[in-house]
Amino acid sequence: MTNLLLNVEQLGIQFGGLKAVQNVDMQLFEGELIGLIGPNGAGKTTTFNMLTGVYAPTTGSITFQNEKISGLDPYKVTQKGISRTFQNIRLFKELTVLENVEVANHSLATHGIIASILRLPSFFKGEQKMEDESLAFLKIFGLDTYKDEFAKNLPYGMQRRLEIARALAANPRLLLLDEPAAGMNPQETHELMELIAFIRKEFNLTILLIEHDMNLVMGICERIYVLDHGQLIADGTPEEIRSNPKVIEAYLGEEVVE
Ligand SMILES: Nc1ncnc2c1ncn2[C@@H]1O[C@H](COP(=O)(O)OP(=O)(O)OP(=O)(O)O)[C@@H](O)[C@H]1O
Repeated sequence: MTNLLLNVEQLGIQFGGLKAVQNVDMQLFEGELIGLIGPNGAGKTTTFNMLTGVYAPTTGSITFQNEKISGLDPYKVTQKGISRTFQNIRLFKELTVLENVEVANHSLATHGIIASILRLPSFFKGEQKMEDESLAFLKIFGLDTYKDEFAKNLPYGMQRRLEIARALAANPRLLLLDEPAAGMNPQETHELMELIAFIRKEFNLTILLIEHDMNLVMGICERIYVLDHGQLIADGTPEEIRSNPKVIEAYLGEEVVE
C-alpha cells in the first residue's frame, strides 16, 4: 500500500430525526480506484456532500493529506485537491465546452486579480497556459472537436465527459464521481470506464466512484465500500463484495448481484 490520502473516521450526519449517514470509516490510499455502492437512499451522495464541504458532518472527521478538512467550505476543499461531479450534470450550459473547462482552471489560477484586470504580461502568460491546458484536457476526453459548441448542445454522453474534464481541470489529487455513467448506453459506459481508468494513471489520481451498475463497479474498482441505511455494511475486493451475504441481502429486490 502507498500513502494514505483520505481518512474518514466515524463520519455521520443527521437531518432532523434522520441519521442519513452514521459511523462511516473509510481509507483511500494514493492511486486507488474505489467504488462506493449501496441501494437507493443509502447515503452515498450525502457522503460525497460531506467530503466536499457541501454539508458539515454532525459527527466524525475527514482528513485529507494529513490535514483536517471537515467543515471547510466547498471552494476550500477544491483548493485542497478534491474535485467532484454530480449525479445530475451541472455544467454552464450557455458557455462553450472550452469555457466550461477554463472556468474550472481559472478558479485556481495563481496570477492575481489585479494583474488580470491590468492585463499585465504575467496574465497573458497565465491565460495562454490555461488555454493550452484546457485544450489538452479536451483532447484526452475526445471533446476537442466540440470546443466551441455550447455545453447545452452536446450529446448527453459528451456532457457527462465534459463534467469530468471540468472537475479534472481544477487539478485534484482526489476525484469523486457521482454515477458518471448514469443515463449512458452500454457502449458509452464501456468507453467511459476505459477513460476513467486512463485518467487515473495519466494524472496519478485517486478516484472514488458512486455507481449503480454493479457489474461496472466490479469490473473497474480494486476495492468497494458498501453503504446501506447510512451505515457501512462491507468493504473489500469485488470478489469479497460479490459473495458477502449482507450485501446480497441489502440489494435483494433492488438489483441482482451477478
Ligand atoms: N438535505 C437533506 N435533508 C434531508 N434529508 C436528506 C438530505 N439529503 C439527503 N437526505 C436523505 O438522506 C438519505 C440518503 O440520501 P442520499 O441521496 O445520500 O442517498 P444515495 O445513496 O445517494 O441514494 P441514490 O442512490 O438514490 O442517489 C435519504 O433518506 C435522503 O432523503
